[in-house]
Amino acid sequence: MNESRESVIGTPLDAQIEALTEAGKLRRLSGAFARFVATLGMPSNRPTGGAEAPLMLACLLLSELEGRGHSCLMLNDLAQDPSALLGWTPEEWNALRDAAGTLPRNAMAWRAMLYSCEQVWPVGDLDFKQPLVLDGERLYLRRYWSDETAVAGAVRSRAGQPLPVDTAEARHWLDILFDHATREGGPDWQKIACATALRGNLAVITGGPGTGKTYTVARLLALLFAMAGAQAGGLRIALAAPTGKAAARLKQSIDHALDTLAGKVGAALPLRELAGRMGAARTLHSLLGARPDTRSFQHHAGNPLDVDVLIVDEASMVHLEMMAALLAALPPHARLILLGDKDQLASVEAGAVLGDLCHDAEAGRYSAATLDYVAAASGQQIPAAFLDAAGGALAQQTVMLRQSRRFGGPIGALATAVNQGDAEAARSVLRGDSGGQLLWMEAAQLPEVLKLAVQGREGAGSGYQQYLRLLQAGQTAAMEGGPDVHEAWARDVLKSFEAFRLLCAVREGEWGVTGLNEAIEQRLEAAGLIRRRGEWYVGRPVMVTRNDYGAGVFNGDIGLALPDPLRPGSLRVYFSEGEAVRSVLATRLRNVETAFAMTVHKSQGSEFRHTVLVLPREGGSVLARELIYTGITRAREYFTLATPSAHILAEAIAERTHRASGLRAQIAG
Ligand SMILES: Nc1ncnc2c1ncn2[C@@H]1O[C@H](COP(=O)(O)OP(=O)(O)OP(=O)(O)O)[C@@H](O)[C@H]1O
Repeated sequence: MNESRESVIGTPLDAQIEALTEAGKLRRLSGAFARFVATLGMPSNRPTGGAEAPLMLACLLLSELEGRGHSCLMLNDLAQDPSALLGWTPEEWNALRDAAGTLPRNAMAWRAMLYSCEQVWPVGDLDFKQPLVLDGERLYLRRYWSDETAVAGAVRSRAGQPLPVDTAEARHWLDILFDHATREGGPDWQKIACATALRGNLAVITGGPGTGKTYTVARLLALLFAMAGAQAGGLRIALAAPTGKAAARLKQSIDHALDTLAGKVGAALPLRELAGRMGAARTLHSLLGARPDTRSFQHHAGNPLDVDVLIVDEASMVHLEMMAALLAALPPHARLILLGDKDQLASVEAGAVLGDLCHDAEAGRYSAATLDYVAAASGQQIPAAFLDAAGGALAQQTVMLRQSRRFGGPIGALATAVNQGDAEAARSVLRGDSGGQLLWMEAAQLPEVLKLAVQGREGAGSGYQQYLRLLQAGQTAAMEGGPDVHEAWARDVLKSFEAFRLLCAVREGEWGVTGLNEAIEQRLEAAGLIRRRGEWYVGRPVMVTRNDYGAGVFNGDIGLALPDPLRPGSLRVYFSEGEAVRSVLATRLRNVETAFAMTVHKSQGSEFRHTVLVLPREGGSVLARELIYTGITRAREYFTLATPSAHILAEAIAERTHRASGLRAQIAG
């Protein structure tokens, strides 16, 4: 241990960090990182500040916030009270702050102090590859600053260079593709989205569930084919999404929509043939060519993707680092179209890229030039309320779809109330539905929730027993009937499993993923629906928790363990891929967990006929509006909310997830 390292060990701050780590309030990694950086000797052109304790505190918070999805630390938060960001009590923060001794009094003083530290690179100064970056009022880990700067630069240059468009031709095709006879009130935002996307190499299309994001992008593809004329056959289109399931859904929806459109455009455009040349949709990892055990990809700026148009669905799940890699690998001429719901939970990893990109989506903030262009290319008049002369370049390339086609009724009304932060309206929707689509178990008891998990509820399907009964009924015939029969059975069982899901806000505790999975397994075993013999058993649903390139499975994939038809006695895990299934030997899967209950985070990109959202007894920092909204919007036909105490719903709706990020500031330049 060197001298400077010894200087921080055993100090009051060090002891307080240790105490908070022991209490589960801090990651061990954060303390280690803070000690390491505070005592790191760096060549620098600035004098050493001798400010180990404040620097250690800043590093500690930076690392801790990174683990909670923030890409930077705002000096204002550091100077005031960051306890809410950390999910701590003010007392916990005060104890840590007091242990650090005298601290800079405000953000400006923090900035001056950090500027004097040799471990920090103030942007614009001589760069010695210091681990921390100070950019205005934001402190970053270098990696996140680089990613954010790269994403901002790419977004700025893509959005800032409008492409020439033959507006008369665009109008001709858009009128064919959107031949809606009558529309009630307001402009057709779907048509507007296609027109704006045509004008640039970046388009962001956001909207809640069922607002027609896929419907719109299929028309946009047809438009791009049509406008490419004789070159349409050579247009290289790639479809991608963060998870395999979302990718398969995107492909299915686009194929279906293009097939319908082919009839509409007729002989004027060989749409079926053109669509047939598009490849399968892929996960972003596979598109970029992820390599085991490294963060780098096969495709990057030096070896770009071979595409002209890239469509990325479920973009809210794309984290900052992935977005940076994606933009780096995309050739400058290629069009990037991002689809997603800006109000959903942000990615598990750091960053809130879609949310940041869509900051102006609701307000529009279109320029007069955009209004003129849209009118010429689509015949649609954007109302003056969406006009803003100060709107940036990105706003001109962003469209929010505002009308849901599929997601009406009580579930849609509930999602809207939650999204608007209106707890009273949410409560009255939940209590008022007489059609059975919604059920609120306001003071839920655990046995009731377990009963619901096993048996479902009247009119809304019969819970997990449904797929297990199907499994049991067909197992003998499937094992004896040959590969085709077995595959059809596996597909049916998977489909049945996908109809129902229990989602939790938290992982730990009896109302969390771990507790509920164990309790549900016990119930199912008692009911004779599963027979556990160790970890693996017939019918076990599992979720992959780490990418495994060798086995071809990715984080978030969900499969079911079923008997291997070729090796009786051993189990394979079956995953559905669109209409097909593929399987992996169960014992090959190292990183999986049981998936009767899963977190709302992991459910993004999936929908279930009946979704049950289980909230814990106490709030905490994860319980926020975005989580509740994401949980509700996973439900296709039935939604059940189980709360051990009714007040938790209003508390969660009142809370907003906030992620510190400098992306918007960097895009604005
Ligand atoms: N303008 C429209 N006219 C008729 N039907 C439409 C229109 N827009 C969307 N739909 C239909 O509404 C349904 C939902 O559309 P779509 O799947 O494209 O929405 P989405 O926003 O992609 O949904 P999700 O959030 O689930 O991915 C589909 O059945 C689609 O065909």
